[in-house]
Amino acid sequence: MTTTTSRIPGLHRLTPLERLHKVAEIAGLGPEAVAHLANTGNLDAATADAMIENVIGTLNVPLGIATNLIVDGQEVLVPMATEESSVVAAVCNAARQCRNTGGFTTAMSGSLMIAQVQLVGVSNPEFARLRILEHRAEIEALCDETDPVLRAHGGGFRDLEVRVLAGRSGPMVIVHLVVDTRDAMGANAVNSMAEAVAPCLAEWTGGRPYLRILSNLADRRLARARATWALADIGGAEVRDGILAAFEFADLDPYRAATHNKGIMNGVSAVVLATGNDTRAVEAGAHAYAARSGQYRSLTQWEMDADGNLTGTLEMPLAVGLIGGATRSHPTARIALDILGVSSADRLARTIAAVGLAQNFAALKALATTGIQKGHMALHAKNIAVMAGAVGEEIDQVAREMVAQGRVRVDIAERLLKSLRG
Ligand SMILES: CC(C)(COP(=O)([O-])OP(=O)([O-])OC[C@H]1O[C@@H](n2cnc3c(N)ncnc32)[C@H](O)[C@@H]1OP(=O)([O-])[O-])[C@@H](O)C(=O)NCCC(=O)NCCSC(=O)C[C@@](C)(O)CC(=O)[O-]
Ligand SMILES: NC(=O)C1=CN([C@@H]2O[C@H](COP(=O)(O)OP(=O)(O)OC[C@H]3O[C@@H](n4cnc5c(N)ncnc54)[C@H](OP(=O)(O)O)[C@@H]3O)[C@@H](O)[C@H]2O)C=CC1
Repeated sequence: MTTTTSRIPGLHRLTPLERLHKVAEIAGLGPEAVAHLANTGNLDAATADAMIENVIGTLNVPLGIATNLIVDGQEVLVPMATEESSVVAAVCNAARQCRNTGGFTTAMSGSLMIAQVQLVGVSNPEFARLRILEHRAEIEALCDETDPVLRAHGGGFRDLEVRVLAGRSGPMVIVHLVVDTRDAMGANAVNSMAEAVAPCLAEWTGGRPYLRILSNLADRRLARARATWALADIGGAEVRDGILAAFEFADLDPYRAATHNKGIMNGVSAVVLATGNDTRAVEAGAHAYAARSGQYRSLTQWEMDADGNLTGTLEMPLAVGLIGGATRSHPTARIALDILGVSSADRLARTIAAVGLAQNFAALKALATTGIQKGHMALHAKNIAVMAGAVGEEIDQVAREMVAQGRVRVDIAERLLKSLRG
């Protein structure tokens, strides 16, 4: 397939189906591929077209359910959207092992987001800083006027901070509007406030406003989860010590911490996606928070309690909403929220933190004992069978045989498939 041109003027003005035919013609897609993309499944083309630009189809990602979770004394079923095998099983597995100790206890630091306004060309930045702080009441009024609905829901402006940064081409005055965005993730809400306030800041300081945008380092919106895994439930002291050593490794070494935190995000991002929230916003916040000391470190902490049990904690920014973004517009996201049974963004974020902690426990336990491949590859075997060309019942047969042989590879799957088909 060779694309003849990428310049398609007015593609955005066509319907999704018209666009699909146009793209198919240019990219050389056959009728099967066109029919595949034209079937948008449970997200109809018109809804998808209202969500993003130049829509030609949808991409289905499996939606799984994590079982066994108790969060703050409540039994919860957690929908997870992910393409990666063993992620859902890992959460089920970890949550099962801390049910005897009551599951997960969670908390939230608040629902505050920060909008930043960058001012350049201020000749006396320290003087400007104080002038801006003197205008706090006007700034508060301007922000709250911008979003009366948010205010009616108990949110709105909360605080004002002004920092002076030494830029290469001179000092920059950075204004932080701290806003309670309640049940919204809040990006659009705070961006509008930053844009509304910027002209006044320019007038008061003589500076020129450039960027007016939220910060994804949502460190005033931290979700916290903790749990205890009893020695008897996890397989003894050796397992605990292996997990503690794995944590220490991650906390000391950014090369390991990146993978360790990726494991946490396997769970976090899957629930964020399933509920129609912004995965990139949460991921950016998580990684920036992990690096806040100047070194990239583990988002979780693992310790041993006085009785020798394993305790784990996770603390990370979690800016998610029940309103806004795709949380209401995507029909599957709405059902995912119904399954979760959450009635506030705060509760959603707390549940996601519990999932992140569970995910980390499962990965560390596997890594510190049998190795990740045994469990992961056993569940990945079906993907490998499909890659080798298996269809229908062949998928299970080939996968089962590869797991039994302890060799989960495409070449083995191809060989098994060949002998199965005689
Ligand atoms: C894979 C398991 C769970 C097997 O674990 P196991 O102990 O062999 O499984 P089991 O058959 O004894 O079942 C134990 C429980 O696990 C769950 N479970 C078991 N199988 C399923 C399944 N098919 N579907 C749903 N749930 C499943 C289920 O809750 C089950 O209890 P039950 O419900 O039967 O009473 C375990 O080995 C595990 O937790 N591994 C960790 C897997 C993982 O972390 N995967 C993520 C992908 S790897 C990665 O990207 C991240 C990483 C690893 O790099 C991060 C890092 O380095 O830190
Ligand atoms: N860097 C980033 O992360 C960026 C992300 N985004 C995107 O922004 C979107 C999220 O923005 P967000 O502001 O949450 O979405 P919306 O603007 O869609 O929704 C928030 C609005 O909903 C209204 N609202 C109604 N009920 C409530 C309630 N109970 N609590 C809070 N607000 C309520 C409020 O007022 P009203 O009805 O008056 O609007 C509020 O401003 C995501 O799609 C994200 O991808 C955008 C830019 C940058």
